Amino acid sequence: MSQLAEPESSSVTVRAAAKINLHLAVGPVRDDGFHPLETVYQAIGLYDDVTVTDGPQWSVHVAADAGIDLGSVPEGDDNIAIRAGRALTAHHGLGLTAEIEIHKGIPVAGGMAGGSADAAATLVALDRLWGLETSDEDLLAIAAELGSDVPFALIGGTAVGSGRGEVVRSVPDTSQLWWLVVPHEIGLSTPGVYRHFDVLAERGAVTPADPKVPSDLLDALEVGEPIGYLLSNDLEPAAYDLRPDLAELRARLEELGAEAVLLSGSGPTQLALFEDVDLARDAAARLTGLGILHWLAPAPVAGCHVIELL
Ligand SMILES: C[C@](O)(CO)[C@H](O)COP(=O)(O)OP(=O)(O)OC[C@H]1O[C@@H](n2ccc(N)nc2=O)[C@H](O)[C@@H]1O
Ligand SMILES: Nc1ncnc2c1ncn2[C@@H]1O[C@H](COP(=O)(O)OP(=O)(O)OP(=O)(O)O)[C@@H](O)[C@H]1O
Repeated sequence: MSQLAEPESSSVTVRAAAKINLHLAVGPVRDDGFHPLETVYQAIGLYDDVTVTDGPQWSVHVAADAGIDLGSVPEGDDNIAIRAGRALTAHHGLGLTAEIEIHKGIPVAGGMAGGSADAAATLVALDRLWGLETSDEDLLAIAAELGSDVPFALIGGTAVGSGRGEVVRSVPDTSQLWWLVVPHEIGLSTPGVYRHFDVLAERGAVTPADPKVPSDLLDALEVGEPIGYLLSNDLEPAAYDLRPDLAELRARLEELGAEAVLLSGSGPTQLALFEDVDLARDAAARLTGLGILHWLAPAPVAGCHVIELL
């Protein structure tokens, strides 16, 4: 039976970053419905904060920064943070429950793994609240069960993701990047984008191959050389085909002088890359002038970390 260490705090807050995919190579759909991936994740400076306290039953309350629509975020058992809490207690054979407060700074259904960030943050926060001392290996395994992007949300930084994205390995990254993050008020469903990828493959419009690790990109990240021309996302054709309305915004972003413009994961958030912070600020000011909502985020940044203990 698990031994609980003496709890140190009555409330723990953990911060978790958004992710983007610098490289997202997607292979043909597997028998289990998932797609084999080779991806390079990077954690960027947009954050959700998750606070946990003991409670008589599982509950979750969600609030958000200005500009983030909470429309599709459930406040009941379907919230991935509660699923994370239950998975952690089941792992330890415990009947504990908690109140979970989420403050979202990551757009919802934006292709930035906001739900995954909340799940990862909840695991780390509850582990600390209850002094469970779960091993890193076990936390990563529980995370992988919750979703393909959740293990990366734990570790942050820059990492290669394999399998269905859940097998992660940190890689050296000396780059100092600025991402102009441009959300869209209408979200995209991740399974829907993968399904459309399969439809395009059946039509011969995309030809999924065995996904490959991008060694040129990894080499450039290690030494901090420009990466704009090395970015790629195999989900772009499917997402833009589902959402032709995104093309106009993309065209605007391509006029900003960025090193590259990229769709974030399964979209619809779009990203403009800058290595010079002044150029990034000028571009952000131009978007402000056009009335286009955006955030400027540094990268890479850390994974889940405790920011408050009460
Ligand atoms: C698009 C990405 O964000 C890129 O990092 C991820 O691949 C999505 O990861 P996620 O949202 O954590 O995805 P999961 O919660 O594991 O799976 C949601 C659904 O996305 C599809 N899915 C996800 C991952 C993957 N490698 N192949 C898939 O086809 C499946 O339909 C799955 O049922
Ligand atoms: N804590 C949560 N935060 C956000 N969405 C949640 C949460 N819990 C459950 N959901 C559900 O998950 C869906 C996807 O949310 P999320 O914001 O993680 O999308 P995403 O960033 O596109 O995901 P990904 O990049 O991992 O594919 C939401 O539309 C919502 O219905």
